[in-house]
Amino acid sequence: MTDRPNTPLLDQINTPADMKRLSDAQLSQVADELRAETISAVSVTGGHLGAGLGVVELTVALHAVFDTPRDKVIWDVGHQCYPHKILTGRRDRIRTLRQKGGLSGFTKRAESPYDPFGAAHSSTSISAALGFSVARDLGGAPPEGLGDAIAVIGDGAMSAGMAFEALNNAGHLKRRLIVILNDNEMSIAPPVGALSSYLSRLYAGAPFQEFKSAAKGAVSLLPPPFQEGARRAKDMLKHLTVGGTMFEELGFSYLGPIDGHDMDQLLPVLRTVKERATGPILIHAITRKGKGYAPAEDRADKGHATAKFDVVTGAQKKAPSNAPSYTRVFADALLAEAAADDRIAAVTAAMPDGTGLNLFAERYPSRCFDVGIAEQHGVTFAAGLAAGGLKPFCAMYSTFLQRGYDQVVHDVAIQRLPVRFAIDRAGLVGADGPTHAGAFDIAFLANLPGFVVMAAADEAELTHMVATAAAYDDGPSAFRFPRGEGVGVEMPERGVPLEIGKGRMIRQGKGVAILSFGARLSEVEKAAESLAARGITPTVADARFAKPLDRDLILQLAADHEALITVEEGAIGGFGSHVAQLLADEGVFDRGLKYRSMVFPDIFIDQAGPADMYAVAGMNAEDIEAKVLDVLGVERLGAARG
Ligand SMILES: Cc1ncc(C[n+]2csc(CCOP(=O)(O)OP(=O)(O)O)c2C)c(N)n1
Ligand SMILES: CC(=O)[C@@H](O)[C@H](O)COP(=O)(O)O
Ligand SMILES: [Mg+2]
Repeated sequence: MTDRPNTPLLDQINTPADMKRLSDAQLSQVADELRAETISAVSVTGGHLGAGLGVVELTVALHAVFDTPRDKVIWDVGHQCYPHKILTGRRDRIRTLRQKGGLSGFTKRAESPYDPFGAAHSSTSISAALGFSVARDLGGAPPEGLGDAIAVIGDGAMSAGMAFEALNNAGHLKRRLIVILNDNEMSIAPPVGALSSYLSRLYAGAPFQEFKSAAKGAVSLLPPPFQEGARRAKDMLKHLTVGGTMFEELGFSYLGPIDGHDMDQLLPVLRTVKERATGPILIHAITRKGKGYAPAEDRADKGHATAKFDVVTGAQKKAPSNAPSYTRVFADALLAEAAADDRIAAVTAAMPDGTGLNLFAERYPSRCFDVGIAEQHGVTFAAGLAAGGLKPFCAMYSTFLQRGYDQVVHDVAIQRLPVRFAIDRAGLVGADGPTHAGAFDIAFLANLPGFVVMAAADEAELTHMVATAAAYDDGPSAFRFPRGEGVGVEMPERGVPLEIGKGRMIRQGKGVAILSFGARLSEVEKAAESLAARGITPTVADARFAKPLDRDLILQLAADHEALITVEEGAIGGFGSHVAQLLADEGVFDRGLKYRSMVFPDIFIDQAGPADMYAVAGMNAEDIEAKVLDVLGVERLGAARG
């Protein structure tokens, strides 16, 4: 049981309007209570903790100063939005975060008018806020109109190309737009890159206490008490850097750095900006990820994401695992390949731990590249490595690879460059919900000429696919695997390259054939076991490849069976569509084959446990069993009894 914290002031806040009557001292107290409530809530749900704790004061100050929801606060990524949800009418549901039927772990327009823009992928906030600013100026959302647009973006997210595209456009359009750079010197891992070093230099030489008197130009921006020279205000003025930053060169006013945990700095600065800003302005706030909760602050990832935990000790409550994670299996297999081939290199876009490349970086630091949150660049950089004669493995989550799609097409596929895409988090991922589902990669890769597209049915298969990709040098290749643990199969010593475009037979049966592509195979096998008890013995095969298809296997299955069912963990337009195209081209349907393709339904599936999400998708063992019965025209047991 987790005790709820004592939160007398927070208890009085149902919406941000309730904060308008509070004094600055009371707002500081609200921040303390909000922090305690956030920790308590995440201790029972798990989720993204560190980022939210780092913006508690900022969240309170923004809602106290601005008039949300008329003013639009747009949280970049949205993983730091739990305190915002607590203050914006969702406190009663905050302990349902990321659960089935509960609150999303990110901002979501459908959830609240206080979430003006949904997110979960990074670096979209400035573009969206600029859109709101222009819509406001052009009279959007009558009759009440729109207010200010405020993007809150982290230092990690700021490293992405998209953020710079937005700064570039905003500096040109010169609309009133507020960007708050929430700089905690952390991404998920410590941030890398020249921008990160630049941001550090902006304040490293001049900590808040000892700023040089460079603030003259900002005096007019500050409210009267500041101009009158209150001691604290004077200190702050001395600390403000004005002129000469990269942001100013891009057309923004730059205000900062300020201490993003000090309400006595945040409140006056935000009030002043609200009152006086004309064009685009960037406020540089320095914060600490995990702020105020030692177990988070002390962790290497600053409590970025956590399982449920004990509030007092910080100890996480993780279920024991029975098999290695797919990510770990990938990392080990890649290390084995890299030991034998020094041309193998690896690329991650700010996800070294999530992709397992942290292990590669430890062993082969000179061959491992964390490019920051920069999937587009990461893909083309890998293409360059391949063109230069290396064997790059570009390790990305399926969902984040979406951002680099043109690069996959234009820079990799058209040039037939042998970039190996290691696609983690393929399929439905659970608590992160629809924004993070790896739903589309089969469709968007298998339609590219010359691509080899594989999916691992289990962790041993993954090892073989890593070896296959390492050996295959004739063009681009990809192998996909799900989030979480493998199925516990026996592991080979080392991966053995597979024959390109060849599947494997799992069990020979009759009547109906199920052709699985990827990790649904274990569910297919469960369905086959259950069907066997009723005297139905499906043939089961593992396609291994969506491209090139194993034509011989597929046509043989079609010839030998009354019905063929394909199963894959992906959206419409993927493996099943390619099989259907082959069958159509070969005239197999003309000869009467019954064909079904089990893919994700044409909806975005809300967060829940993976099994529940697959239940919604209709792709668990019982659904596969039902599909077999349906295609064979056999009544279900329950229905027959009824
Ligand atoms: C396009 C994209 N790539 C990768 C991620 C994974 N990701 C989520 S949060 C995060 C780090 C963000 O760092 P920062 O913006 O500094 O926010 P902080 O967590 O430090 O508050 C990353 C890499 C993502 N959400 N979107
Ligand atoms: C917010 C974000 O995009 C990441 O933190 C993501 O939630 C990580 O997912 P995994 O837990 O699957 O690594
Ligand atoms: Mg950060």
